Amino acid sequence: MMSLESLWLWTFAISFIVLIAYLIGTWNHDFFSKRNIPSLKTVPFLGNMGPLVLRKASFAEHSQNIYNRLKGYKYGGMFEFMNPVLVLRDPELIKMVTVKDFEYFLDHRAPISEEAEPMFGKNLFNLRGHRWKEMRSTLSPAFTSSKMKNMFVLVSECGKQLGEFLMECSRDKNKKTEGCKIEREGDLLTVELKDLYTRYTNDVIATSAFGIGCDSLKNPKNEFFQMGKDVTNFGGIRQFIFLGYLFSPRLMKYLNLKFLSSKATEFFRFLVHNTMDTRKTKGIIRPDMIHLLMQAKEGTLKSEENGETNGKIASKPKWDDDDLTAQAVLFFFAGFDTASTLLCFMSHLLATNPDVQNRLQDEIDQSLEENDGKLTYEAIHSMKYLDMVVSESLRLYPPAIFTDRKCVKNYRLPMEPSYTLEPGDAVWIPIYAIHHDPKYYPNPEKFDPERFSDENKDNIKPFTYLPFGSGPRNCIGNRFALMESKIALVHLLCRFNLKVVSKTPIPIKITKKGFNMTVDGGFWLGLEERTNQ
Ligand code: HEM
Repeated sequence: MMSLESLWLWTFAISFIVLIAYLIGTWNHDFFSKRNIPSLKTVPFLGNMGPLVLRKASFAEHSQNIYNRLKGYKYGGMFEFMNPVLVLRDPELIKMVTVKDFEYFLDHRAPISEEAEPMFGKNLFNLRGHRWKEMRSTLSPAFTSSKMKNMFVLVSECGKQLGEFLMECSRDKNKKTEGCKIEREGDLLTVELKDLYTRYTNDVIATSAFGIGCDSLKNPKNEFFQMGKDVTNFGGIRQFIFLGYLFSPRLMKYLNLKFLSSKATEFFRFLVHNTMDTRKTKGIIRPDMIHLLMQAKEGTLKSEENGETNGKIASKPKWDDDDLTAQAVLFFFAGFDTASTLLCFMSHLLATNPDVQNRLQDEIDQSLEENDGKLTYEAIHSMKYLDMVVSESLRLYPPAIFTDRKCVKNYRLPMEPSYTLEPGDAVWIPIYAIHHDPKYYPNPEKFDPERFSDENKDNIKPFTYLPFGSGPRNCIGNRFALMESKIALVHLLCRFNLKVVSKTPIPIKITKKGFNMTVDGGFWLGLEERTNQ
């Protein structure tokens, strides 16, 4: 039996350890209170990340809770583990940080450094300061509307493949769809949309960014698709590795825990280098991003807008193959999951709002009729109701729940409570939460495309609609994302009605199992062949 003396000794030792752990776990949690900044109560070590780590809330709910708990303030403080982060709630303040005083907030936080993960650290999203400016101006000409127009043909081909594949599945009950999540419920074809659309966005990026054609619906196990799924999976262990990088990048580097698997990194590196070599030796020219990246490397990429060349050479040759591979992988990383997420939520919203779906189908039918059944770049961009539906879907379910900035030089907030941000300080822009604030969007949970009609859209307060971020560091691929999403939807809705089936998740519950905007069990919907065209 333990003596009284050793019992005391143990009690003292344990209390001492708990006290030290508490002090270490909260050593800077008074950061905001010392500066008179409103902030949230924290938990040692976890800061305000408890609900995410313990999977008690989805990332979207978590960000909304933080935003709502800071109600009444223009900005406030929270802790990502031990790191203080300033949450911006006020649209004017968001404008200052992302546009007006952008030079003070040039960078994203980018916890995964170039040394820890070169393919990640070298990409546009993670590049900092001068190198970011150079790369952004190098790549910008690749995303002008004239370049989008050239790429339209490639993307539209993928949309056609999608529509025709589903049509074959619907008509031929014996068609093999192994690997794809396609079933039947009565006369309806039932489809898990995340799987379906991810195959589509995979094929779009494969053809338009990497210059390779892979029909992932007919070849469901193709390597490109498997690798894409691998690099964009933010669930499971990846979620914890990412949280680990937020907690302590140094510790993660020391533990040598990689965010991307080396197999996937090597796959993409080989693919890009190989494609560039083949094109160079064989003189192949294709209207895709690899071609634009090669031009950027050679310094011959011209800045064009609306078909006119202004003759300016956008860059000098200063990037090596790895720099360019990192951008191609980023296009994949940034476009593969985000666009398929938008398509999933949008299709779900259309199936559960048949009046909106009917009106959209009418617009699509009319446009196709006027263009001899062909989908053109101009037609896609002239469909107003389609644009309203896409905009409202992006408001309700923005694939990027938040974005961030890092302060790069001292910046005094020009409002009360006055506070000077210092280099390295982080700010959060809670996109999802702002989109769901009834102050800006009355009845925010209602799906109402009319918010974006010509009559109403001017009522939207500037800097409260941010699906693609804001300012010079906004999403470079936004035109491309909108184009590919609209193309897929048109190809689907001109052939099918989207229907609720028994497996359709109603109401939608965003997953708590990872950072991706998705639902547990999948986005199941029924496809009914149209007869009224
Ligand atoms: C619906 C689809 C998409 C959504 C919702 C989306 C959203 C975003 C957001 C919120 C940001 C951060 C912007 C900011 O901090 O202000 C971003 C950055 C970025 N996105 Fe997208 N994105 C989408 C599709 C794409 C696609 C298809 C591509 C490329 C082909 C792409 C490439 C990028 C890149 C390269 C950046 C970093 C830009 C920089 O730091 O200069 N995105 N995106």
